[in-house]
Amino acid sequence: MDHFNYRDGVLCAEEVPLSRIAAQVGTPVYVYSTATLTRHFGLFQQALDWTEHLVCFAVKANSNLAVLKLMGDLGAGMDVVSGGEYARARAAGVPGERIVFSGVGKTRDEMRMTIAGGIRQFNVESEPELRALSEVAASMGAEVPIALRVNPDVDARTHEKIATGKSENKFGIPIARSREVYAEAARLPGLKVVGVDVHIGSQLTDLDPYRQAYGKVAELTRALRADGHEISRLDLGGGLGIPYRRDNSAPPLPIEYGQVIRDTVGHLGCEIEIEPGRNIVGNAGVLLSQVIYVKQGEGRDFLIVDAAMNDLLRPAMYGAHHDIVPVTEPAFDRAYRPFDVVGPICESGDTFQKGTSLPEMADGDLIAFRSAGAYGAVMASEYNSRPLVPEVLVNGDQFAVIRARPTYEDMLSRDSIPEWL
Ligand SMILES: Cc1ncc(COP(=O)(O)O)c(C=O)c1O
Ligand SMILES: N[C@@H](CCCC[NH3+])C(=O)O
Repeated sequence: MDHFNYRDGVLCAEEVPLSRIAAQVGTPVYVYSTATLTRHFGLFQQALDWTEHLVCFAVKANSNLAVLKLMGDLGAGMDVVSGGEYARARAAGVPGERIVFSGVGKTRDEMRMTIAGGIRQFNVESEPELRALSEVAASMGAEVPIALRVNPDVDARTHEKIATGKSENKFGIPIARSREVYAEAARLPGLKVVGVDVHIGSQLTDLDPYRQAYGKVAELTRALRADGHEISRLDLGGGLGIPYRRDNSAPPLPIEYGQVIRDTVGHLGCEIEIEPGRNIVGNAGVLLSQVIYVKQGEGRDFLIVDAAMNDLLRPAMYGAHHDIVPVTEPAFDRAYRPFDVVGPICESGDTFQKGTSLPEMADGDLIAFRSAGAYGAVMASEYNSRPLVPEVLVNGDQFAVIRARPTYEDMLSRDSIPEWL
């Protein structure tokens, strides 16, 4: 359930008509709902209320400072994968003790910065990273909590570009080799082994891969304890999928996911960390856009809109589907016909949907791409020198711009021409 519904014939975010946001902020623009974000975070809290836990919001899904502040104020921890994400989490007021650091390529600079600023745990993904972290921590006189991210070789049954738990993926330490690596970790200075980490992929619509992966983590935890390690935390990653189509069967709910966690690792008495991103913020956001032209092609009609692949990359990158709906509620008896919905960028790949059924549209009409709150704004670029898409947060009947649209002057001021040219 989200908070984007038609009221008096206009699509609203909570109580704010999207047409009002378009008039005041312009389009394209991302619009998020505070109520949906709050509700979705609460569902994960509830799913784990049977145990000590920390829900670490995956900052990569949406790193806007206001969104992070909202999450942090609700009690979320953060899962970060770069110095930049760490800086954002801290700027949003989240203490280091609630931040876990994941990712295959942490640099020494990032290690130094996060150790100095305070960190809950590093999720270490390789032996070279383990040794580098040991050197950095020891040189700072620190002892940093670590978990090893293990690769359980489980098929997450998701898009191949976002599956991370198979042996051919770059992520994690092969689970079969992990006991040796834990032994090395225990010997190295500057490190304190506290747990096991796993993350098998994103947009999972089936709980069975989780069951398999967490079963392997449970087995490993027992073996590690027998080896003498104190394993007190399990970081079980993120990845729970969302419905991208109104009409298809919905993926499992957080409460069902929480039950899988309880069934597989609940008996170990560990503190549980999870790292959901998409499931919290995906359906808490839409991309609001405006029709520039309705263009007649040969055998097909194009809806040329002012959002483009640089603003919402997922369709071009993964062939992903986002429901497209008119902001003005179509009359009951309105005829629908197929359109190819495309952006203004000079690539045929700048196509959001082919042959999508929409009511008759005219220049200036508003549309919304649903389920765009996760991996939307964060993956946006300025390709074709288009200003980075702005973001708005709605709360009840009020809204605020939480990222402004840069002016052309802002954009130009970042480049410089050397004096010898
Ligand atoms: C380590 C890690 N944690 C958490 C996530 C968040 O995943 P999702 O947004 O699918 O919940 C990801 C992305 O797949 C990730 O790589
Ligand atoms: N960017 C991807 C998700 C990546 C998950 C990151 N580990 C998407 O839009 O679906």
